[in-house]
Amino acid sequence: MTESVKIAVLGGGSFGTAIANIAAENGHQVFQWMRNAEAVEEILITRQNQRYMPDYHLNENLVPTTDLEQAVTDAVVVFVAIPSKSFRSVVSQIKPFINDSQFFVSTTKGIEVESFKLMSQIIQEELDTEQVGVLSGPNLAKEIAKRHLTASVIASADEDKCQLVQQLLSNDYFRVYASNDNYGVELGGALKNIYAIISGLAAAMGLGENTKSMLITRSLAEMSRFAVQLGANPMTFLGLSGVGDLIVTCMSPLSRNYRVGCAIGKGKTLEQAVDELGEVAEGINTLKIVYDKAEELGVYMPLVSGLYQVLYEGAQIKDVARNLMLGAHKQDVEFAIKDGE
Ligand SMILES: NC(=O)C1=CN([C@@H]2O[C@H](COP(=O)(O)OP(=O)(O)OC[C@H]3O[C@@H](n4cnc5c(N)ncnc54)[C@H](O)[C@@H]3O)[C@@H](O)[C@H]2O)C=CC1
Ligand SMILES: O=C(CO)COP(=O)(O)O
Repeated sequence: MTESVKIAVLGGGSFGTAIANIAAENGHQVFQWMRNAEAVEEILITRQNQRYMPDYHLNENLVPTTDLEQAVTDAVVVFVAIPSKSFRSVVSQIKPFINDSQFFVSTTKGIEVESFKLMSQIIQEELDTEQVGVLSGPNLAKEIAKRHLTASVIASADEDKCQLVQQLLSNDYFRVYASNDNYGVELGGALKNIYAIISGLAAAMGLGENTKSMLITRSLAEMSRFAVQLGANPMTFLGLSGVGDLIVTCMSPLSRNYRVGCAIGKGKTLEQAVDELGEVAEGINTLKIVYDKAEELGVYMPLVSGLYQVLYEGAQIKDVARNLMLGAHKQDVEFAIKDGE
C-alpha cells in the first residue's frame, strides 16, 4: 500500500460514500464533504450514512465535513460524486482552495444540459486545470458496500495519476484498471443510463431473456454509433466502463435508472417514479440531452427516440416496441463494418 495521504470526496450520496470508505480502509485520511450537517453528525456518532448506505460501517479514517475548504485544501486527489445537475456549482466553489499539484476525478455519469459537456470537462473549465480523470465502471455502490468483487476504470491522459488512483483505491474486492481514453470512458458511463431505463421497462412488462439480450446488444450498437459521430473511440465501449456498466445497470434492480424504468413499466408516471426513488437517476436528463443531440447530428438512435416518445410524448410502450420491431431492416454491428465489407 502507498503511504497515507489526504483525499477529498465531494458528495454524501451512495457512490461518494463507497469510494470514501474504500480509501479510508486503505489507510488514507479521507475528508468527505456533504451539504447536510445532520448526515455529518450521524456519521460522527454512529459511523453510518443510513439514508444512502444503510448498515455500512464507515472507517474511522473517514472524516465527514460540511466545510469545503477543510476537505479540499492539500488533498492529493479530489473525487467529485455530485449529481450532474449540481456538479458545476459545487466544483466552482472549490476554486479558492486548490493548488497546482492536485488531481481531480469525476465519478458522475451525466451530461450538462446547456453545453453537452461531460463532468471532467466541467472540472477543466471551472478549475482551469488539465489534471483531470474519470472513475467509471460497473460499480453499484450497494454491492461495493457488501464487498462483492468489483472492477472499475480510472481514465486520464496522465499515466502516473492513473497509477496513483489505482494504488489509493485497490483492495481485495475492488480492482481498478487504467485507460487513457477519458472521453470514451466518461461517455459510456453517461449513455448507458438511458438503456438501463429501457431494460427496466422491459422487465416490468415481463419480457423474456431474448428480449433483454437484444436490448442490451442493440443499446451497445446505438451508443457506439453515437460515439463515432462525436469523434469518440467506440472500442472503449467494449471495456468495463461500456459493456460492463451497460450489463450491470440493464440487469440489476439495484440500478436507480433500471428501477425508474420498472416503475414506469408498471404504470407509474415519470414524476411518481422519480419521487419514489428519492435518489438521482441520471438517465432521465441524459435521455433528453442525447435525443436533442442525435436529432442535431442526424444519428439514428431508435431506442433513444422510442424512450423519449414514451416518457415525454405520451406514446404507449407496446406501440413503440412494435414500431421498433417492424422498422426497416438493418445490419448488425454496422458502426464497425466499413462499406463494401
Ligand atoms: N450509486 C451508484 O451505484 C453509482 C453512482 N455513480 C454516479 O455518482 C454520481 C453521484 O451518485 P450517488 O452518490 O450515487 O448519488 P445519490 O443520489 O446517492 O446522492 C447524491 C448526493 O449528492 C448530494 N447533492 C446533490 N446536490 C447537491 C448540491 N447542490 N450540493 C451538495 N451536495 C449535493 C446529495 O445531498 C447526496 O448526498 C451520479 O452521477 C451517479 O451516476 C457512479 C457509480 C455508481
Ligand atoms: O452507474 C451505476 C453502476 O455502475 C449506478 O447506476 P444507477 O445510477 O442506475 O444506480
